[in-house]
Amino acid sequence: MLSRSQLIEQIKQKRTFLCIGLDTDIDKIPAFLKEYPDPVFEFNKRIIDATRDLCIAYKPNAAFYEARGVKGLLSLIATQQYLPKDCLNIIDAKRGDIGNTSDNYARAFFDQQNSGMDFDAITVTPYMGNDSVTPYLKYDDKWVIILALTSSAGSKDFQYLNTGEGFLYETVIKKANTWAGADRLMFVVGATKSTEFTDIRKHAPDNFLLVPGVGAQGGSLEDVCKYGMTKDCGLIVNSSRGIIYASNGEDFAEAARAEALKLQQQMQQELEKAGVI
Ligand SMILES: O=C(O)c1cc(=O)[nH]c(=O)n1[C@@H]1O[C@H](COP(=O)(O)O)[C@@H](O)[C@H]1O
Repeated sequence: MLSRSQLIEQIKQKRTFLCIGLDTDIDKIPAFLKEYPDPVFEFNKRIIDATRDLCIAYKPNAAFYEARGVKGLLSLIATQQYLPKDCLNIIDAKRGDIGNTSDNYARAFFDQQNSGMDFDAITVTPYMGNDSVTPYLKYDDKWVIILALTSSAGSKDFQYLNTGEGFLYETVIKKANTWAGADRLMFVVGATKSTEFTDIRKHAPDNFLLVPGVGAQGGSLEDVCKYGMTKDCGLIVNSSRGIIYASNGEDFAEAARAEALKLQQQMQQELEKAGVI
C-alpha cells in the first residue's frame, strides 16, 4: 500500500506519474513465450523488470485474466505477487454491486489470505451508490478509484446528463467525496476529456485522478497536465497497449521500456514546469 504522502514522495523521487496497464492478451504476446508454463506471467514479469524505475503504478485489467478462466486467475495472482511494493498495485475491475456482494469483491482483490491477491487499489463503478463502494473502504489501507468521466465515446450517454446541479459526473465526484477523503478516494477521468479537468478540479482539488487514454486512445499528456496537475501532481496517467505491445518480438520488454521512458521524460518536464519537483 502507498499512502497519499508516500505516493507523492514516489512521484517526486522517480520523477514520474506513469501507470503501466498490464492488459495482457495471450493472443498478442510474442509467440516464443508460449514455451513457458505461464506465458502471460512471464510476459508481465519481463515488462515489470524493464519498467519498474519509470512508473509509480501498475494496473492489470481483470477482464484480460478472467477471459482465460482458472489459468488467467493464476496469471493475475502471480502478477500481483510480483508487482513492486513501491508502486501502486491497481486492479482495474470496475466492480459495482450491493454491499454483501461488494464485500466479496473486496476480499477477492484485497485479502491475500483468501484469494492470494493483495492489491492496493480497485476501480469501481458508482452507479449503485454509496453502499456499493463503502465495503472497499472498510480496508483502511486501500484506495478506491471511482469512475467519474470516462475516456470512452459512450461517456456522453449518461455522464453529461444534467442533474440540475451540473453534469452527472460532477455529481458523482461531489457525492463520493462525502464518503471518504482524498487519502482514500481517487477518480477516473479519461485523458480524452482534458478540457473538463478545470471543472473537475473545482470538485476534486485534492484527489488523485487516474487518467487512462494516453497512447492507444490518443489522449494528450500535455493537456491533461495543463488542466489537471496540482501542487502534489495529483495525477496517475496510464498507458497500456502503447507500452506493453510496443514490439511483438523477443525485444518486447526493451521496446516497452523505450516507450515508458519517453512518457517518463515528458512527465519529468511537466513536473518541473508545475514546480512539483
Ligand atoms: O478504469 C480504467 O482504467 C479505464 C477507464 C476509462 O475511462 N478508460 C479506459 O480506457 N480505462 C482502462 O484503461 C486501460 C486503457 O488501455 P489502453 O487504451 O491500451 O492504454 C484499459 O484497461 C481500460 O479498461
